[in-house]
Amino acid sequence: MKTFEELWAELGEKARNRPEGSGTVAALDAGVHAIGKKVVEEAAESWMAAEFQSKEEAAEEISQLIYHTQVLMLARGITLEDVYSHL
Ligand SMILES: N=c1c2ncn([C@@H]3O[C@H](COP(=O)(O)OP(=O)(O)OP(=O)(O)O)[C@@H](O)[C@H]3O)c2ncn1[C@@H]1O[C@H](COP(=O)(O)O)[C@@H](O)[C@H]1O
Repeated sequence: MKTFEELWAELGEKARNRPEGSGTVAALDAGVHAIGKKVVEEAAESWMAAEFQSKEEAAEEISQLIYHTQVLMLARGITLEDVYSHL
């Protein structure tokens, strides 16, 4: 288990060091358009799971939405502070 901030730190490290086999590195190389499509896909799956599936399945879809949202932030150089300043 990891927190939002722990995942953010891990993904930032992957983006900097570009380890072999990292899905995050592959997603960043695919670019904002491809990452954006994953964000929309996971948002739709989160909605459907919340409406029609179990709480656990919904939580899993939401975790994937958070992951792809963080990758999108990294791809655009958006920091946690940039986002938090709007909350
Ligand atoms: N939390 C996640 C995470 N959530 C979702 N995903 C990605 O999102 C996909 C889920 O999307 P789908 O359910 O649509 O599955 P899919 O259709 O098979 O996926 P695609 O074929 O569309 O890629 C997974 O296959 C992963 O590629 C994640 N990929 C990585 N992480 C974590 O990110 C960290 C870094 O990962 P790497 O960069 O791969 O080392 C690790 O701690 C991982 O646990």
